[in-house]
Amino acid sequence: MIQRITCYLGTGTEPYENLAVERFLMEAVEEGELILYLWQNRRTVVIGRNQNPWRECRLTELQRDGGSLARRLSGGGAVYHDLGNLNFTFCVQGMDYDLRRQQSVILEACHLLGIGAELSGRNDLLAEGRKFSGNSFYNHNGYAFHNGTLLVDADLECLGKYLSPSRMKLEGKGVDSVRSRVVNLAELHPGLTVEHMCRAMTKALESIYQLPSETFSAERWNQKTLEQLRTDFARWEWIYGKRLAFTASFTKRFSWGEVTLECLVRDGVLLESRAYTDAMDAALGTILSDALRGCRFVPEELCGCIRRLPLEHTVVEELCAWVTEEEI
Ligand SMILES: Nc1ncnc2c1ncn2[C@@H]1O[C@H](COP(=O)(O)OC(=O)CCCC[C@@H]2CCSS2)[C@@H](O)[C@H]1O
Repeated sequence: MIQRITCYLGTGTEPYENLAVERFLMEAVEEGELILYLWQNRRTVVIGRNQNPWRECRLTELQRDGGSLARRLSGGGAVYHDLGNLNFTFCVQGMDYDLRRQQSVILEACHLLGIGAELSGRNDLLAEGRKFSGNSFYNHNGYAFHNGTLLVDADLECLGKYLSPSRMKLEGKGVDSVRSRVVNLAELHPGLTVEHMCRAMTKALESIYQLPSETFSAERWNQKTLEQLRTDFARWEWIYGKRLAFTASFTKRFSWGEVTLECLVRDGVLLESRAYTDAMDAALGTILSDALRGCRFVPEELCGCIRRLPLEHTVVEELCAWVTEEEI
């Protein structure tokens, strides 16, 4: 039974650091305690534990705009974060986990703001039939967390842009996101800010659990553990290289012929590639597929390999522009 509630308001907006803090708080929670962590990421797409980043996110667009990609521990789909989005995480020990009660905190916070909200059939929270909060869950070693987003005043144009399906044909295992119609709470409550939402969340928490909230004491942090966790979340192998294997294929017609590139990607690396072309230079297909094998499946590296090929300058540049534009 929860006898103590603790709030921690995040201070930074770096996604890997924030995920590290979430992971740290998960194991810092004591029996009978509930920690509510409220936090924000700057422009980031966060994919679920078992998702394929190339399938879920327009990586090139995101990177071009200075955004980050992060993979979280919990499952589920891909979501967009910016400073108009507020995240919450409820950390408890396994036996203190009560999803419905935790979600009622969100409903109560909305109620305090005069916004009618409801749970959807699949753990999303909706207002006027549109989603403003996606939730996900994780448990490990007797500890559990339930986290979620709250769209307060996020850039929905960016949300749509980064999470739109890729033009590449991708096949493979992994979890697909469930696309929904979304709404910012500020649209339903003009003038609403993230600060108001944080206050409403804390008030709602105290009211649902009938306990006063304490703040997370600085002595409980372990800087070394946090740094290690941050490093793990920021690792390329964790974000892109997660076991999942998939095949990708894309085709483009150039003035000098058509090229189809088929790739088998595992751990984020191009394991096998085949290129077909009807260009005059019949060897192009072989040269290209040989060059790309073993390369990481990201535009900069693919272009690096292509640039080393003994091909005409304009062909090289056109191929590079293609792999970049294909949202690899
Ligand atoms: N920020 C945000 N909030 C609510 N809904 C969103 C958001 N971004 C995208 N979406 C919509 O949800 C679907 C994906 O829904 P889907 O149900 O597939 O996935 C989720 O909801 C996962 C929620 C994860 C919450 C974590 C909390 C801390 S780190 S991330 C997407 O295609 C959009 O239509």
